[in-house]
Amino acid sequence: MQPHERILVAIDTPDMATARALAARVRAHVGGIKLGMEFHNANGPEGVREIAGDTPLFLDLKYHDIPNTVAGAIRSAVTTCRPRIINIHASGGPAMMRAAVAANKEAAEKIGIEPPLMIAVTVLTSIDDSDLDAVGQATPSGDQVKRLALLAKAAGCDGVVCSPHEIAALHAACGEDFTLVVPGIRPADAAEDDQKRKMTPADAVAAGADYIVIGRPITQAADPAAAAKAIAESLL
Ligand SMILES: O=c1ccn([C@@H]2O[C@H](COP(=O)(O)O)[C@@H](O)[C@H]2O)c(=O)[nH]1
Repeated sequence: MQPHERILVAIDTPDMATARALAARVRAHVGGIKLGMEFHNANGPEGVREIAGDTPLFLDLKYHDIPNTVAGAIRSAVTTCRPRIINIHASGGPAMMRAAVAANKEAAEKIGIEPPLMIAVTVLTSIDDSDLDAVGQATPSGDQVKRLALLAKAAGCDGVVCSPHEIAALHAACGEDFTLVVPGIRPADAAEDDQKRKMTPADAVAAGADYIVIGRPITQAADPAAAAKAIAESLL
């Protein structure tokens, strides 16, 4: 994989024209486009398909509900959006994750595409140990991430979303083939925003991230194409 192919740019906007312009500027410097709730809820699957075009799509809707509902959501999303990567919350539990994995394969087979990678979100990168304490979840965050990642692997998921700080431990616990999708990425001079467990792009890739997810440091830059290119070059 070329270094820039590890970059998934998060285009978080409700505005179709803004997303169109950003995608056109940065497409050549990244490996994929990530569209989430903000864009999907405003523009639907048709908008998602238009912005992704031929670029690999990470559909980041983070489903978390009862197994039957999540299975239905996955079937609809795979059929209408045709993502390369799709995700759920690992904290939805083993039965929910197994239902999502089965629905993903079934929907992909029905329309004749390769099943999207099924990725489970462990502990959000905006959360630290004090936040986990507040909601009654186990700390330290690294232990909770590992626990959820092992559950996700056992349920048949292809990988997890984790912070850059857990990469080494998860590759050791879940194997090198278990895909690690890593947000919480900030170039050294970038604002932290709401990311608490973070690292630079180069350090995260050196640590073993399969994909790094980067939004605002690219999309809010004065020149998004130059920002994406500089990040890609920092990975060489
Ligand atoms: O734990 C998580 C899971 C998902 N995200 C998403 O990644 C991007 C990050 O955007 P930045 O602007 O680079 O902060 C965003 O779309 C989140 O929904 C995450 O940050 N952490």
